[in-house]
Amino acid sequence: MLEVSDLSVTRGGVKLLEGVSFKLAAGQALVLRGPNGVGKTSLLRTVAGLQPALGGAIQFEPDGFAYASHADGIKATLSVEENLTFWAQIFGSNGVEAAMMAYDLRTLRERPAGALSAGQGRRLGLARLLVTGRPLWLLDEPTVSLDAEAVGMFARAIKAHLQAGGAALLATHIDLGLEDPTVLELSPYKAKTPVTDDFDEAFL
Ligand SMILES: Nc1ncnc2c1ncn2[C@@H]1O[C@H](COP(=O)(O)OP(=O)(O)OP(=O)(O)O)[C@@H](O)[C@H]1O
Repeated sequence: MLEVSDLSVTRGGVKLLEGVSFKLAAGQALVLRGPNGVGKTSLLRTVAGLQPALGGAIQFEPDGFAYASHADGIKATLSVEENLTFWAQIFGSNGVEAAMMAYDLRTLRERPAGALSAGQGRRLGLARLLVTGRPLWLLDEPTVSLDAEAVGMFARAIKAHLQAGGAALLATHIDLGLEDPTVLELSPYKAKTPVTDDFDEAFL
């Protein structure tokens, strides 16, 4: 579903990672690990096409992925239900009710997204993934702001996604109880010769 070969990742003109290679098959989760600042977010952004790679190759089905980070693609003035309906229409899928149920959002359906708490907003962002119908999820710290119950909701959602033949590449510091996730520790891929140009400045 995803193949990354010899990838070099930069941020702010500094080469962070080099020689990163991995494959991700249907039904598989790959967890990116490493200390703060090693480049987990930058790697995810590069795979998602939000910033260019300095080198290497990324192969996957075009339009096959959905990306979720801190800015979740949620419109503050639209209600919870309107946001999900909007994305369901964009992706040509349905399942708005099921997505709200999965993240316990039905009692909040009419609330403007801008009036949600941080954790509620994060639940809405994760519910958005369910209505995309996309097989590959790219997730940057998906459990930030979630309480224990909501972490459980996310864990159930990602397990169901994998069981249905989806895949997930995620940066997370917590154990989601996934069966046999592959863990990729990024520290060994730290770039030895950081470049200091403004290569990706326009994409920050
Ligand atoms: N907009 C930016 N401009 C320049 N440098 C940046 C920018 N955003 C992040 N960086 C730097 O790039 C490096 C990698 O950051 P990144 O967010 O990818 O790390 P991370 O592994 O996800 O960290 P964390 O575990 O703290 O989330 C860090 O040194 C960071 O300071």
